[in-house]
This record gives sequence, structure tokens and C-alpha cells, in this order.
Amino acid sequence: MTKAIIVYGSTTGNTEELSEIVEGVLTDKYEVKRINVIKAEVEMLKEFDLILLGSSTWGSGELQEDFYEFYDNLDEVDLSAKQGAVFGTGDESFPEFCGAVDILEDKLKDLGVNVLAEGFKWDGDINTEAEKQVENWVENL
Ligand SMILES: Cc1cc2nc3c(=O)[nH]c(=O)nc-3n(C[C@H](O)[C@H](O)[C@H](O)COP(=O)(O)O)c2cc1C
Repeated sequence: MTKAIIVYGSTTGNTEELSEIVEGVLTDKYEVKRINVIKAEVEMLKEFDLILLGSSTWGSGELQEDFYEFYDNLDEVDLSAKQGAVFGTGDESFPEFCGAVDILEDKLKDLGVNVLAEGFKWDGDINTEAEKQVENWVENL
């Protein structure tokens, strides 16, 4: 079975919740590992065909704080044969809504990853509408 990894960073739990829904859908087609970015190493990514990164946005359009080290280390691995996509939560009242999703998506593209879809961005708490939309996003990857 093809292998997928979901690496997420979440301060108050919203993106973590989203990552659980993403995992639920992916398990139909992939052998899935879901891991908090605090515990993740970039070397791990080599074992997987599909890489999904999930981060909320903090500061002014910045990465969730736990993501920085992982992000900085991404240049050390060859991801050029991989597929990927990015998701995250934010708040539309901020000027850079879900800026972390854009940062991570640009990084994956720079590293030669085939980004399968535009990043999934969700405003606020995870409700049934979020669940429906993210499920649809994952199914179409
Ligand atoms: C101090 C602060 C700064 C934030 N900055 C942004 C931002 O620049 N852009 C954005 O879209 N959301 C921003 N947010 C909203 C969070 O990203 C949002 O609450 C998110 O759902 C938190 O997800 P998490 O629980 O996974 O960390 C900010 C929230 C706080 C409290």
C-alpha cells in the first residue's frame, strides 16, 4: 500500500483536529502515519510517497511555532519524487489569512514536490462544514 505522512503543528488544537479528519479519509487509500511536528524528523519523509503538512498561522501570517525547526531542516532531504499538499486553520480577520499554508506550499514547490492541490484553509473551529470540506479536499488529491 502507498504510504502517506501527515505532519501537523497546532497550538490550540484546531489544526490537530483537522489532521485527524485528513487521516480518516486517507486511510482508505494509504498506509498513514500522523505525527505532531514536535516529534517529527525531516529524515522520516523519505519513507513516504505522499507528504501532507498542516500548520495554523500565528504572528502576522507566520508558521505555528513548533514548525520552525522542521521547516528549516526541510532543505536537507531530497523530496523531488514526492507528492504533497498543505492544510491549516487561521482567522479571516487577520490580513494574512492562513499565511502558514502558503509558506509551506511554497517550500514544497521549491523542493520539487508535486503539489497535488491548492492548500486547504479553514477559518476557525472545526465544525461539520469544515469536516465536509476537508474530506472533499482529501478525496480529490
Ligand atoms: C496572536 C494570534 C495571531 C494570529 N495570527 C494569525 C494570522 O496572521 N493569520 C491567520 O489566518 N490566523 C491567525 N491567528 C488565528 C489562528 O491561526 C487560529 O486561531 C487557528 O485556528 C489556531 O489553530 P491551532 O489551534 O491549530 O493552533 C492568530 C491567532 C492569534 C491568537
